[in-house]
Amino acid sequence: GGKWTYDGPDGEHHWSRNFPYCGGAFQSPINFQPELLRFDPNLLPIQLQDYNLSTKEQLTLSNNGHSVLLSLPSRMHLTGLPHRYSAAQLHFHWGSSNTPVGSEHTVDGKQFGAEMHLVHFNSAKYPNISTALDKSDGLAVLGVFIEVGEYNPAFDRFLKYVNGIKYNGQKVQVAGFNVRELLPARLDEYYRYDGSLTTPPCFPSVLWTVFRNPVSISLRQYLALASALFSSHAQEAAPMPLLGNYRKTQLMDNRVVLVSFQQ
Ligand SMILES: NS(=O)(=O)c1c(F)c(F)c(S(=O)(=O)CCO)c(N[C@H]2CCc3ccccc32)c1F
Ligand SMILES: [Zn+2]
Repeated sequence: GGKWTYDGPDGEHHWSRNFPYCGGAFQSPINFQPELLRFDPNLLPIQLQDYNLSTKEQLTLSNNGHSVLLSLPSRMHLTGLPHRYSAAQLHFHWGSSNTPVGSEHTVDGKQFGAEMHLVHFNSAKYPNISTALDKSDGLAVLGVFIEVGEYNPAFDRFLKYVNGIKYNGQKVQVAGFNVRELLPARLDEYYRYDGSLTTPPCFPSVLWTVFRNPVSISLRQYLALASALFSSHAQEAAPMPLLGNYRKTQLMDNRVVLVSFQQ
């Protein structure tokens, strides 16, 4: 599809020109408004299968001009959801070096420093993510709020390599690690709703699970994301910093947000 950015003439208010679903219903991200949350006792703790990757495993860390992506083997999967969902990749959304707020989802209007997404596809029904991408039961994304605060050694398993992927199209290999360490302790406390990809093509194909509790990274780690990366290619004359890669919150369209916690 066409090129898109987070601001300027190809920014989010123009996405629907080339990507019609971006102007449609059931879009993500959203604001979690306390008065619209409904406790659902049937929401089970999320179970992570095969998330503890061997150091012999090689993962690809890449810059695709929109985010920093880490490829994940499809052997990693989730249970405790309506179907089995296999991992595809994780990526991040962040703000800028002098405005360290860049999460996509917000809680009662509060935006967090950044947000990590672990993208999975319904492997019980679809052979790969490309076929699952535009199906209403195709994807499940885990969202993790990130706060700037205490240093987090788990994030340095890959953040220390971002200098090798400064520009769009660059990739490096990183050793496998226990991806569980990137997530908050409580996998039983989360927000749950039906939404979409937050980037073009914005397919309304995502079962969203956003964990209630944030994880923390240090300011130095945050700046590795928010001041070292470019959306432009290495050979381009004018380097474009990769900043503020988060979509604004979208209309609720009569959706209810379920929560697995009561307080
Ligand atoms: N916030 S989000 O979870 O909705 C989300 C993104 F925000 C995002 F940037 C990407 S992307 O691949 O980096 C670029 C545009 O697709 C994807 N990538 C998904 C969509 C397309 C695709 C194809 C293969 C593997 C993953 C993805 C994504 F699911
Ligand atoms: Zn995302």
